[in-house]
Amino acid sequence: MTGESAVSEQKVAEVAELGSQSGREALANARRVVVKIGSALLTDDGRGLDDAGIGRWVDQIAALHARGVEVIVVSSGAIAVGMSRLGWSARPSGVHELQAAAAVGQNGLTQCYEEHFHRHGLTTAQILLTHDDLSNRKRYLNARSALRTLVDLRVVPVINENDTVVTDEIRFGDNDTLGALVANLLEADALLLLTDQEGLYDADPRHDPAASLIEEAQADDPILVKVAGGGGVLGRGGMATKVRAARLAARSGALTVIASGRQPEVITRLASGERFGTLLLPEHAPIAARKRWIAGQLQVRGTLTLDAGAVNVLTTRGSSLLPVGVRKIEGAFKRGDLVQCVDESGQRIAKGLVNYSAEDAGRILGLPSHQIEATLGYIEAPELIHRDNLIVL
Ligand SMILES: Nc1ncnc2c1ncn2[C@@H]1O[C@H](COP(=O)(O)OP(=O)(O)O)[C@@H](O)[C@H]1O
Ligand SMILES: N[C@@H](CCC(=O)OP(=O)(O)O)C(=O)O
Repeated sequence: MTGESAVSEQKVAEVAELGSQSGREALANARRVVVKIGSALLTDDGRGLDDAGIGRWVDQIAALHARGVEVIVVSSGAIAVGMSRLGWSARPSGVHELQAAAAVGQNGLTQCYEEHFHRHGLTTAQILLTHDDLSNRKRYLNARSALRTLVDLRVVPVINENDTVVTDEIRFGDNDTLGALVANLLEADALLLLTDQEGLYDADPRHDPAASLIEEAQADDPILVKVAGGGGVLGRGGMATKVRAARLAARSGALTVIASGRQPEVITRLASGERFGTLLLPEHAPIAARKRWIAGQLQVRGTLTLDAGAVNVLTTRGSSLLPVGVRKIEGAFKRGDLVQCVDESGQRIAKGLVNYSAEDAGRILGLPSHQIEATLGYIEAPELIHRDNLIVL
């Protein structure tokens, strides 16, 4: 088990080891894997729940499990299954109807996974998360402990977004992001995104029959964002969120594979190093768990506009952000909230946890740190954001 603020030494050693292997070999040696199964696939493109498909994926996961690999499932499909159970042919637009469909459908999903894993003598656990659960540090640590305990107990967690209670403010919105955050949370070695396409193409194959498959790339290659489009009718995020998920997963050193769940023995073959689908590789060693948590947060409470000097020291030296380098403050944030830092043209530079409320930050902006106490009557810290709580984007 790792400490709370840093990636475990063991994980760093594993990632160093991974760097010396090909990505496919590293996949074959993965000890902890998050398998995300998308709506487009699970619901057989809208024809109810693909029970036989789930049965086959579960068989493969059980075989990995028997080899000692820890597998965590992130499964979409609640809304689509709910729609089918309620006899609705079109996805409703109203929030409450979507929530109702998710509540009905999640039952069906859970039951289906439970039955199939039961055939292999494996116990499952249903975990429904909202973005809020992972953005509040205390709840994040709590979720991590619960998941680690389940994995240690050799239970297979089956995770989905808690669609019945989410509102737009606390929504992941797509399960690719959820899968990546779970991979971060558990320091998984690999994230397998199973979908209805063979992988990431250089254009959306639904619209461009000449599109060709990208077999391997660095997760943070900017070209990927350009080629990845939105999703189909059932899926939410399309390839755009899969690419973003791969970048998030890479922050904790996890490899991502995007592959078709309809390939025979897809999980078994990927986990034995076979080459198919799109492999997206982490470029860097994992970053500290706290920074990773910051990187995974989507909701910022405010914006600090930095001058050119501050942008320079943050991006080239990894320095803390001092009030003297801040030009403008927007938003109503409190001490400890997540804020974003932008340059004077509005370009996003960094995100971090701020040491002062918006009101107090506004009073010290542009000042050297030795004037903080005289200005506010107290000093919390000489930095507006300490470098340990700051992540450059
Ligand atoms: N460059 C691309 N390569 C492959 N698929 C793409 C690309 N851009 C957009 N897509 C779309 O992404 C869809 C898969 O995403 P999505 O529908 O969200 O599925 P899932 O539910 O599995 O997450 C594909 O059906 C395809 O139409
Ligand atoms: N949580 C939602 C799924 C969200 C979703 O469709 O995500 P994805 O499969 O990534 O496109 C559900 O269970 O219906």
